Amino acid sequence: MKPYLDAPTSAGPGRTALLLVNLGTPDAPTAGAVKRYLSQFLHDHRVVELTRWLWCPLLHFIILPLRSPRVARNYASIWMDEGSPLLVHTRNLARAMQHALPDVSVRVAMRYGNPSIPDVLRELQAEGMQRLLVLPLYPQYSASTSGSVLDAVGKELAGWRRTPDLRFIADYHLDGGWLDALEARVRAHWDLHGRADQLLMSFHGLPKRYETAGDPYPRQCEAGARALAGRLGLAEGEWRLTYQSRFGREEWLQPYTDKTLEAMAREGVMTVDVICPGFAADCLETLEEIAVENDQVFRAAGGQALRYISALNDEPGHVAALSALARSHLQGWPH
Ligand SMILES: C=CC1=C(C)c2cc3[nH]c(cc4nc(cc5[nH]c(cc1n2)c(C)c5CCC(=O)O)C(CCC(=O)O)=C4C)c(C)c3C=C
Ligand SMILES: [Fe+2]
Ligand SMILES: [Fe+2]
Repeated sequence: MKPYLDAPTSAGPGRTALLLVNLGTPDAPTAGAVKRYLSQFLHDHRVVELTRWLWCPLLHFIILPLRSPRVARNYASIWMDEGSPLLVHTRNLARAMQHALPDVSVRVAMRYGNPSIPDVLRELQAEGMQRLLVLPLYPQYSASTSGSVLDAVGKELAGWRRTPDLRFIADYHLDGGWLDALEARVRAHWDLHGRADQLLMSFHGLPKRYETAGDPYPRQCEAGARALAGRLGLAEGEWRLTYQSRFGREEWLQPYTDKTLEAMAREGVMTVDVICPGFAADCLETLEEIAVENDQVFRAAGGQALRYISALNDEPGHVAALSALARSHLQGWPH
């Protein structure tokens, strides 16, 4: 009798999983699909910290009906043959990371929409996953993004009898490999197009009161932006940090990207390079809001050209950085 030969091995792909989680996106660039996606997104208490008595009537009767058709047109303008840019780029990144990490099952899930976190976790469970490393694709931690991913993973695992060993990467805002990749991205853009008058680093915004409540997000954006500017040899006055994608009427983190671009153009800045270091993959907020809308804002105020520097997406430097980051968090686990 050979009692141990058929015993399940605790190593090998399928036993250890790396789950890359991005924000999510509609299934199609239509008003209906956008409404479903926005409804799930904007019901998350981590995203909108308002009492539901106040928020739900506003959301259901005003925001979803009015916003969905308009936002669907914006999505249609950037939609790719394979689908929404956010999902396409995130999948390409995961595919490349799977090559770099052959002993781990690399999967993609979206916090809102599809492929959902519960669906992907259940597939991994069926494949015998024993160890799970979760990497939210947000370099800077915010309760509204990374925190919410942890909620969704925990909610699904709460229903499992046998939960996996679990690790979670809360942020990587000063990771050396990630900064190397960003620096190389900007330098490649400069080699191709020359340097603009200024470099603007635009991050997704948050309501100001989230910062007041203790969210470390803005401090992490500032630290990362300063580190990148230092690596690029930029002096004060040659670069700026701003926040984009305001939503609603309350105050968000300042300075605002659109207002800053207007002011810069009026002050005589003719050309600006814009990079969005908080976005691992290109999406509506970079391809449409920055590269199209804010380009119009800048030129309408007298600027000549806004040159958007695309996100790291599945660039080899990004793949190498995130694979090394994952590898460092996998240490001590058998694979
Ligand atoms: C309502 C509040 C919002 C908060 C808080 C918020 C934080 C936040 N979001 C991202 C990253 C992305 N957001 C994207 C789209 C998007 N964001 C909001 C609202 C909040 N975001 C909305 C309503 C939308 C949808 C588009 C719209 O209606 O204007 C995206 C792009 C998704 C895509 O499909 O391309 C990303 C990515 C971060 C990093 C963040 C906090 C730090
Ligand atoms: Fe509701
Ligand atoms: Fe957002």
